[in-house]
Amino acid sequence: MNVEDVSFWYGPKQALKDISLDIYANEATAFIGPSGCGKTTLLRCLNRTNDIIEHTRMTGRILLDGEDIYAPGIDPPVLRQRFGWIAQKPNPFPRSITANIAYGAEIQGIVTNRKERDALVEQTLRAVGMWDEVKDRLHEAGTDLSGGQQQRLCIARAIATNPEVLLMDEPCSALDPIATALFENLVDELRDRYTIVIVTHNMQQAARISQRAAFFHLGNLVEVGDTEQIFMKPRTQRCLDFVTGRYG
Ligand SMILES: Nc1ncnc2c1ncn2[C@@H]1O[C@H](COP(=O)(O)OP(=O)(O)OP(=O)(O)O)[C@@H](O)[C@H]1O
Repeated sequence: MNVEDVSFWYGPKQALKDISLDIYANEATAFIGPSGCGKTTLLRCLNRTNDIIEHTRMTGRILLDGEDIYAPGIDPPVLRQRFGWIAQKPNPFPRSITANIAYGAEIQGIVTNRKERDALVEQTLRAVGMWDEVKDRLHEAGTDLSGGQQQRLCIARAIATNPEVLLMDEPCSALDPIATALFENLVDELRDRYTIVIVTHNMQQAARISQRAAFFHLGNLVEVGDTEQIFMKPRTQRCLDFVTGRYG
């Protein structure tokens, strides 16, 4: 994806200022920076979920595979099908594990019968490393799983509809360290098949999980580069102070 000169306003308040950055396929890109710097706002611009918020305005362009996703003629609900969204808190539906995974795929006509559905459920649960854990309880409610399992189920649900990009907004903030480690391993595996963008407050996680990192401050993109460079040799004092924990 290419973000070109993007500015964004909530009413009169400018939340993003002239942001340009490239997001590459088969990599995880981390958005980092102090609270309120605009990370989630930019994440929501990438799949046009900010469109739903009233009194907002965006300028600039965002391209997906070279196509301007804000061009006239783009249908936002159809566009959003090209993205998976993993929220801060796991949010499975209060329905069975199977229904959680199959719902979107059924609506989109990706699966049309029970056999296809069951195959998709198995394939996506294997992809998120959960098949053996839950294969005997697929009829149980997704909401009865542990927090870490729920978050991996949400990834299974997201990838069941064949998205190109996975957008993750602080996906581990409600998980314990073991569930977080499992989740991070999964992100690393998924990188082969998807473009991943992850907002995280956890600097160790950003360093472990991402290949590229973008540091924001007060709506500005201060630095973007290889994660190793951002963490080991940041070009700006502000980024150095942030990644070394001098301010949060
Ligand atoms: N729906 C909204 N209406 C008005 N202002 C908003 C809205 N959402 C975010 N903002 C403001 O826009 C700015 C950027 O917020 P955003 O949530 O993108 O930051 P963030 O870096 O993701 O923060 P955090 O790390 O705390 O989640 C903040 O000043 C915030 O108060």
